[in-house]
Amino acid sequence: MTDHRLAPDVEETAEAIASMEIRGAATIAAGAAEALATQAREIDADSPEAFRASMRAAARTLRETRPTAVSLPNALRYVLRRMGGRSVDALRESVTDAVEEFVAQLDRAQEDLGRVGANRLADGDTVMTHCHSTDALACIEAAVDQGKHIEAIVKETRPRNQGHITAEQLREAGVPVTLIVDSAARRYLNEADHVLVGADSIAADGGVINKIGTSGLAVNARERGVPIMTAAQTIKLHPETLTGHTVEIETRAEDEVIDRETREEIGDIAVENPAFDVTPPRYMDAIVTEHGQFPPESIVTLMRELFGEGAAEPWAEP
Ligand SMILES: O=P(O)(O)OC[C@H]1O[C@H](OP(=O)(O)O)[C@H](O)[C@@H]1O
Repeated sequence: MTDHRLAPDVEETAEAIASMEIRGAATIAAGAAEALATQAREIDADSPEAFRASMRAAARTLRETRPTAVSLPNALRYVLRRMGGRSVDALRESVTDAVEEFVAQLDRAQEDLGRVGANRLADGDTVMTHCHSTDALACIEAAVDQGKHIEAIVKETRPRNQGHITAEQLREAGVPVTLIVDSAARRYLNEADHVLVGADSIAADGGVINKIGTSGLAVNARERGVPIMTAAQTIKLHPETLTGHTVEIETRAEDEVIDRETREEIGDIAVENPAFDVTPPRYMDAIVTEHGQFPPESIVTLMRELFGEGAAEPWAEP
């Protein structure tokens, strides 16, 4: 049912996030924040309370799309916490200002972490990637900007093959790319100097929640002695894990794994499609953020500093 308090753009953005037309933790955060700005601009509210209620409704719709990337609730929280004023106009302005500030901060954070990650890469290095992460790509692009020659081994990343997006963007950045199937990763680790991945959420114990397959890659990298780093701006730090909550792992549709026709030919089988896994901190060498690089075990200090006030849900019904 259509909620008449919602601007059409909010429902369209929510659908695009759920269907992964808008995807990747940072892009989801920016998309959700911008949808809140559209909501603020377009919604006709006859009182400050009606305006606030419509903003909360918009945030709830966006929140319900995908459960794992904490950048989404962190973005909604950032904007709603800064919503203030006595008139509808003042409230509207506070939201649009907060969104502008948030998106500018995201861009800056990615640029800053890119430089930190680039410092870990040396001229002539080969980097193995998993999935598609704009934070991870920022590190390679910054290394190229520093004049380093970097090559990439790109895992295709079943079932949605986001590795293809990584391959294309690295090519555009002038990086020679070799695409491999996921199961070839261990063999090609022999040729890699680094493994570089992104993150959808980082837990207080330093566990990295990223695209399914990251944890197996990390274990193999450790066994081969190849350092592995996660590039994650601090919007990916998961405040609820400070109080013992675990991160919900999204399960996606079975037809991402196998099409209906082939499945019917095979017969009665179960199919599972978890989108993410957790890499324990002992298998991760560094988490690279806009505040510098951290050993995973010490990320909790940064998390307390930045998100210590907890994980309130300002979008909840009063
Ligand atoms: O924020 P950036 O670094 O772009 O992406 C972070 C992570 O988001 C993606 O998830 P999905 O493709 O949305 O399921 C990948 O797991 C990627 O590592």
